[in-house]
Amino acid sequence: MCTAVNYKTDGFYFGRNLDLHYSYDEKVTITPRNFPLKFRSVGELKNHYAIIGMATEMEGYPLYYDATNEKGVSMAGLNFPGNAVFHPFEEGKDNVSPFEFILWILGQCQNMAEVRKLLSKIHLYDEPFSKDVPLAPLHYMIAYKDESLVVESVADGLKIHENPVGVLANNPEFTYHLHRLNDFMQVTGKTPVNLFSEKLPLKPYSLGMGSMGLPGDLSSSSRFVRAAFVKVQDYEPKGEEESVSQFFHILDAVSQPKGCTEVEGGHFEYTIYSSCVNTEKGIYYYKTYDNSSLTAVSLQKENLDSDKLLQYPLRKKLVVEREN
Ligand SMILES: C[C@H](CCC(=O)NCCS(=O)(=O)O)[C@H]1CC[C@H]2[C@@H]3CC[C@@H]4C[C@H](O)CC[C@]4(C)[C@H]3C[C@H](O)[C@]12C
Repeated sequence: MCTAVNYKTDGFYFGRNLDLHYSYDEKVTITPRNFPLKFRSVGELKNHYAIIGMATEMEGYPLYYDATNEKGVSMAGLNFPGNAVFHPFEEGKDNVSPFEFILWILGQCQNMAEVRKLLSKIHLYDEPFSKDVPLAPLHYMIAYKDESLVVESVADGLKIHENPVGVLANNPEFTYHLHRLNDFMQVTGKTPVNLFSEKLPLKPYSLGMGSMGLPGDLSSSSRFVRAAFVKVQDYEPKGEEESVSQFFHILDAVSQPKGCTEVEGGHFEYTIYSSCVNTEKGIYYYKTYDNSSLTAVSLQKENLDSDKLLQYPLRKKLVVEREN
């Protein structure tokens, strides 16, 4: 499972948890402007916006899980198994494979108006990367500043939803998650009052009781509600450090400790990495399951006119600052 978030403070931040029980050797990956991007059906972008994000490289091609371009447009793919349907090639549309989707949008769009324009012509078609790398059943969140969209290719076509919450999790469809928030409208970050009965002298006996009823489990629908709740509270971080810190706390509220989510074969799904991008500055911060120190990679510090892919292996080993 995964959770993605976009977050406005005095800056605009975007990131996600990647929850899985194995890894594809993903690395922080910079695709500079002149790295030729070849698409299966829509030609080639010889130059394009530079992109930073988490990707696995296969046959020289960056397969992004989540990324941000030099203009701040950001995108993440999250599992959507059983609901994601990619359709056969369709004449007259921009036929883009799901594995090309992030590159196609981030390579060309500098704001949400441009994203919407490209989306109106897009057909996510069923072209796998290769025999060994089949289609991944994903849905997507696309954000620019505080605007956010969810894109879901389902049995009856491509759905584009406005995302007023700025959160995405996994199954089921986005509209379900959005509607389900109504069930939690009584949950509050403030001190609760007794609405139960005037006849009973009920009172809060501990801090934090306003959030009673917030689902604490790791299911996709509960993670959506919990991330949304933590995100929309009244606290407003100021500056880069407070913003990045609070962003990771939102993701931590929905992260998966090993042992809690069993998958087949006695394995456990866990939060492999959590990321937070300052989308205006192009700084990709991340931490991994075992290394909770933050590592940062800056897009602007590289030669963005290069034509070579740049990869930073993840720092996965725990770093401890020892006092004595
Ligand atoms: C599995 C991950 C989602 C995490 C998640 O949500 N886990 C939940 C389980 S649950 O079902 O919700 O319980 C997703 C997110 C991004 C994906 C890669 C995207 C590029 C590339 C596309 C190719 O076509 C196939 C290989 C490829 C490397 C993909 C592998 C895998 O699919 C990745 C890592």
